[in-house]
Amino acid sequence: MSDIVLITGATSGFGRAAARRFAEAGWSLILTGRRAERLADLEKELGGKVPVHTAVLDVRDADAVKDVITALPEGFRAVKALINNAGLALAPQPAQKADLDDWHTMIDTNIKGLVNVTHAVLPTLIETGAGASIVNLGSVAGQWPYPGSHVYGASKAFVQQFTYNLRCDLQGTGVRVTDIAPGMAETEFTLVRTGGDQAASDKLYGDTTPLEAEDIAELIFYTASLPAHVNVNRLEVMPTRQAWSAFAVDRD
Ligand SMILES: NC(=O)C1=CN([C@@H]2O[C@H](COP(=O)(O)OP(=O)(O)OC[C@H]3O[C@@H](n4cnc5c(N)ncnc54)[C@H](OP(=O)(O)O)[C@@H]3O)[C@@H](O)[C@H]2O)C=CC1
Ligand SMILES: O=CCS(=O)(=O)O
Repeated sequence: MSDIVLITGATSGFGRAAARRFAEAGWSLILTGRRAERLADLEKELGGKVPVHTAVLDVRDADAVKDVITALPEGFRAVKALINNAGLALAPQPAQKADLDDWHTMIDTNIKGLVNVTHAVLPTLIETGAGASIVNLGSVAGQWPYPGSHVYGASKAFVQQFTYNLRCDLQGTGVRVTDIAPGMAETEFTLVRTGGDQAASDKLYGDTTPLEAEDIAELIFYTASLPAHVNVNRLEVMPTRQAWSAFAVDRD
């Protein structure tokens, strides 16, 4: 039987590229996201190569998460890798101008959603044992502050610490846990963050060479397919053309 991977947020960006990468390696796919049409397209694309199960799922809904995991069909139950990828940034403006609803949405998705899925899949991963993996999508924003990152960056700091803490508790179970923390990558991320401003997205990624979804998909796949005795704790990755900046100083 082939290995089984469950990917949240498989309808776009890293998640979709990861689905393609795991399919290339012959893994069975459980693909989730809120956009049913995108899931159907992906099932059509990859279903001829490997077994694919799709489920429309909003990770913020803990009951729905539990239901989807409980109802996994025969052949998709023994999950070996969980890719906690679903997430988003909103409110690119400074904290003092941000909408409280946007803050709540980021917390509900990036923190509570990731926790919901992890809690529901953990018993299965522990049953799978040696070689099982949880790969969490953090961000450089979880480590490095920048203007406009406020709750988004803080939610990704949670992802990093939750990853490390999970590692402590899962010692002896064989389940690996990794925080992959990408820098600037061209996906629908900025379109979502700016409320659909294609020009802003094009500007951010223009005249430079951002990471591509496939770059991160390769790292996700690499991490989850290493020998069972190897745990990558955290992988921070940036485009070569991105680096840190100087401290900001307020002057008279
Ligand atoms: N692009 C970047 O520069 C970086 C991104 N990241 C992180 O990587 C992850 C993937 O982002 P990326 O691929 O770039 O962005 P995309 O916007 O391209 O993809 C985000 C995915 O998350 C899903 N998603 C969002 N909200 C929910 C929800 N409530 N329930 C279920 N699925 C949801 C979306 O699916 P749908 O809308 O169909 O539900 C979509 O498939 C995120 O966690 C992001 O924070 C980290 C560092 C850098
Ligand atoms: O997480 C996304 C990368 S960034 O926009 O925070 O640099």
